[in-house]
Amino acid sequence: MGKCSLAVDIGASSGRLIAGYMKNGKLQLDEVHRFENKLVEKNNHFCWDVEGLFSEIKEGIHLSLKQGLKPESIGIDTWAVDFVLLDEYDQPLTDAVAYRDPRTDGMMEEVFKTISKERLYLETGIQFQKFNTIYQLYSIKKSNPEILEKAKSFLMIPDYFNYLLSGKKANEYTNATSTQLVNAFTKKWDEELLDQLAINKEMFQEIHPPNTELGSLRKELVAEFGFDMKVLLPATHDTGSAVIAVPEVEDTIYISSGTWSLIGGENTFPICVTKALDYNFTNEGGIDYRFRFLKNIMGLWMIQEVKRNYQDQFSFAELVDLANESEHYDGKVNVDDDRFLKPDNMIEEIQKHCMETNQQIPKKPGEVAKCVFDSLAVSYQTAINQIEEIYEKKFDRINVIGGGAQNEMLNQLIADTTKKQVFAGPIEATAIGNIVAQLMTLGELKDIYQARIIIKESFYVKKFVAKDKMEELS
Ligand SMILES: Nc1ncnc2c1ncn2[C@@H]1O[C@H](COP(=O)(O)OP(=O)(O)O)[C@@H](O)[C@H]1O
Ligand SMILES: C[C@H](O)[C@H](O)[C@@H](O)C(=O)COP(=O)(O)O
Ligand SMILES: [Mg+2]
Repeated sequence: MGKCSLAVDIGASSGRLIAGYMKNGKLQLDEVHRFENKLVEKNNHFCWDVEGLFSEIKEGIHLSLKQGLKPESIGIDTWAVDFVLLDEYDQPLTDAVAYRDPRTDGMMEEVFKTISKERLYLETGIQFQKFNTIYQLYSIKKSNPEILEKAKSFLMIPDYFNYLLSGKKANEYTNATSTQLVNAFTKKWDEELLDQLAINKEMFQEIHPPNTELGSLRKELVAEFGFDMKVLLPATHDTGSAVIAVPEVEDTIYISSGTWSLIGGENTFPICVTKALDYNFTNEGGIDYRFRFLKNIMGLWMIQEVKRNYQDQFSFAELVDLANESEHYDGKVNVDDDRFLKPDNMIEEIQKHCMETNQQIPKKPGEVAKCVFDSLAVSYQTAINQIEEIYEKKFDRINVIGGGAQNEMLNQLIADTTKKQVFAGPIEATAIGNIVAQLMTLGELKDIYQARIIIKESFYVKKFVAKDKMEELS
């Protein structure tokens, strides 16, 4: 058994601690802890319970020891864009407000009064999502300027957890790019943008790339756990870690399928051409300064909310079964309409959209679920057409990674809609990408190329082909 690394992967709907190590030439995973993540309402904002999440991280470290594991290192990845501001005493100045909070409504348009959309895109290469960090900071500047004046440290969510673990402050590159404040070419904070927006530059920390050793545990945590660990920086943007786990990325379009569906490719250069801007694609930072050329699609957030609206009486698997039994229903919605970003009631919002577009209104749970899955497949097809237009290349393979890879109906829908080969898995791609980056830093793995070979050999993926192609083959 090789050196063991502990990945902390916290997405918008769930978190998990997974230990990983090399054994008999393959990557072995041991799930140590899993917990729910969800939005909480605090001080009239939608927020993340970062205190609760940090307690879950500590619980997971205790459990890893109880399972006889003694990890050499720990690495944290989470969702993007959100942050905490600390004052001169290193105390939080704000709650960890979530990207779905309406505080950024209208802020993008406000920023465009100072910096044009085209300029922002040409320098950062980042997609225009109303909740990007730049707009969150601008909303604070507008509503509570004194907070930005007092702020001494800007830490994104994984940076903040790293600070709580190690006492060290840094901004990690892949996640920093999601702020739309990092220059795609210098890979540094774009000080000209910050000056133009009059956002104080001093609070930003030095940007470090993945595969960096940040430090070790605070001494009080060593005393609590009974052992020390290196605190390493994987790709702390969860999607950055997930994409590392796409074994044959050159010829593949990936769909990182979780709360969001992140669909795209991987390049060694940013694509900031007008067509990429028009189609709203992003160039988020990847490992080895690669670029994740992708776009956000509303994703399985919609079925998460449908599940919640039905008071969790159905599991995700049961909603898929009910959708499979609703072949008669074929209504579809535009999943990327902002109306689905945070509706009061997702089912009612879907029903309203169908009524407005003169479609049969989904009434039964299976019809609502099928509407979500059919609509996601249509949105994936649109994005794939755009990707192939920009790349001037056809892709034959789609790799669905993340929890959504368990949705076999959606995997089949993707194959039927796109007529491409769909490979589903690994489910825990994000944690795998996190772990292999740590093992590279520890010297267990040589580089991303070796890591991807090992991932391909270590994890089963299930293949889906279009039904009409299966009939041809049979
Ligand atoms: N057994 C299952 N069958 C179908 N879909 C599933 C199953 N388990 C999980 N999922 C899907 O996976 C999603 C969660 O994926 P995950 O990658 O864990 O999300 P995140 O990292 O955003 O929290 C759920 O919203 C659900 O739609
Ligand atoms: C708000 C961001 O676009 C979002 O975090 C996305 O980048 C992402 O990483 C989503 O990950 P999930 O695991 O929460 O789907
Ligand atoms: Mg995730």
